[in-house]
Amino acid sequence: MAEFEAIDSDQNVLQKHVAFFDRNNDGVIYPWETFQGFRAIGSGILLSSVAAIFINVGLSGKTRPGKKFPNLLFPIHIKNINMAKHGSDSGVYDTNGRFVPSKFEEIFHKYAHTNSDALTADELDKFIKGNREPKDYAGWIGGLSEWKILYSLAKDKNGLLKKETVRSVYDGSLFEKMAEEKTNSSKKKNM
Ligand code: HEM
Ligand SMILES: [Ca+2]
Repeated sequence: MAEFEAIDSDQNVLQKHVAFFDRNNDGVIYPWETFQGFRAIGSGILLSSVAAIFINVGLSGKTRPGKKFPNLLFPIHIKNINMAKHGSDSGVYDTNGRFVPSKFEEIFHKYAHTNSDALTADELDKFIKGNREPKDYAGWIGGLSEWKILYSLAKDKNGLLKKETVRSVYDGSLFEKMAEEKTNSSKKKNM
């Protein structure tokens, strides 16, 4: 909880999305912190390692404006995280990393037909494809991995991705909740 309180309330929502992964709260996310964050929410070693490499190698440079040479420790600077945005996204984060409620509602208006407050696996696929801008291959991969990982980690027992789950990934509170649940379930196992 102390960790959460340390988050500046002026932080934009995209900064909150990633702050969970800044394990020591110094404003910079190193690959080993991304790895630890993925492990803390219950991901396996393989996904956590691949994600840490791709995310940090992919985003580090974009968050270090004006720096000519890559820092080989691949730090991600949270204050510039909005510069790591890619194309073919939902537009729920604006270019400054703020949350745009109308864009969030639009996802469910357009794609949630089976249930108004959740996406089925098929509806999620249509939504991901619907976001694609022509020839924006890097954006396609970015969007596909974000949404598929979210679905695999956070769908409910009926295979639905609930609206409230999607809402809580945007401000990162989903990660806090998953980490708490993981700690509680491993405590129970050891009792
Ligand atoms: C399990 C972990 C994670 C999941 C499930 C996840 C999921 C998502 C989702 C669903 C979006 C919204 C995309 C959209 O609106 O179309 C998003 C956006 C984003 N995420 Fe994550 N994320 C995770 C971890 C991370 C980490 C560790 C970082 C970087 C340190 C990161 C950086 C971003 C950025 C920069 C965006 C904005 C992309 C854009 O709007 O163009 N995410 N993520
Ligand atoms: Ca850190």
